[in-house]
Amino acid sequence: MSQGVAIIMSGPSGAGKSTVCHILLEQDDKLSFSVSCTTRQPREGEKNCVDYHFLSREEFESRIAAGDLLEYAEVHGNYYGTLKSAVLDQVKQGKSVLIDIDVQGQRLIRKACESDAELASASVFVFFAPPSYQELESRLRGRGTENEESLNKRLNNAKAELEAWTEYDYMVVNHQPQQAALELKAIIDAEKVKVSRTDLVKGWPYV
Ligand SMILES: Nc1ncnc2c1ncn2[C@@H]1O[C@H](COP(=O)(O)OP(=O)(O)OP(=O)(O)O)[C@@H](O)[C@H]1O
Ligand SMILES: Nc1nc2c(ncn2[C@@H]2O[C@H](COP(=O)(O)O)[C@@H](O)[C@H]2O)c(=O)[nH]1
Repeated sequence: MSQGVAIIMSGPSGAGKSTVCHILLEQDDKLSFSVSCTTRQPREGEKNCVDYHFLSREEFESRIAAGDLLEYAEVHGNYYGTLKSAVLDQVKQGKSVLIDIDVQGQRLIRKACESDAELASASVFVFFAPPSYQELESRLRGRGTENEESLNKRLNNAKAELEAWTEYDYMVVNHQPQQAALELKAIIDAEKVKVSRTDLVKGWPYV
């Protein structure tokens, strides 16, 4: 069985990561989504254990203490963290998993890769960018989830996040969600057939 790919995606809030993940998840039932833990309040329509595991600060801290998290960070004033089980189990079973995390979380996964060869060989880092800063602001306002204070916090944090793009293996500029989904799919498909991840067919090289 070939190894799965862990697609670590970051980009500023409002770039369209969740939108594009949803498009791909609907198209490919072999792809899974790493449901993160967060102390943020659920938004209207968000479901516990589907969009996030919504936890109190105490619950989140006991997850940290139990060693359940692959990485965690304080993002826009709340804790967010990736469950080891959401990533490592999937990859071991040959499945690919989309991991939507911020730039700090991406750096922590890179660090974890230094001492985890399996994670390192599964990981692909994709930066997600909006076409412009103005468009980012307009998308974030248009989403209608933020008050003026949290919107400004996210837009301010976006400046540092946008500068981190050179740390990634790939860059997707989200002009249009379907096109961005196609680009992300092309990255995943190419990564799946990398020689380092491909099982040899029986009898290879036949001669
Ligand atoms: N290419 C696009 N053109 C116009 N609007 C878009 C595009 N992609 C996403 N959007 C819209 O922009 C808003 C932000 O998108 P989304 O919530 O997917 O961003 P995100 O990067 O996941 O944000 P966060 O990091 O806060 O979770 C949503 O209202 C979404 O419908
Ligand atoms: N370091 C981590 N960052 C995460 C994780 N899950 C989500 N995120 C990032 O948080 C922001 C804000 O998300 P929102 O849902 O409140 O809009 C976003 O940029 C995500 O990428 C995580 O597990 N670890």
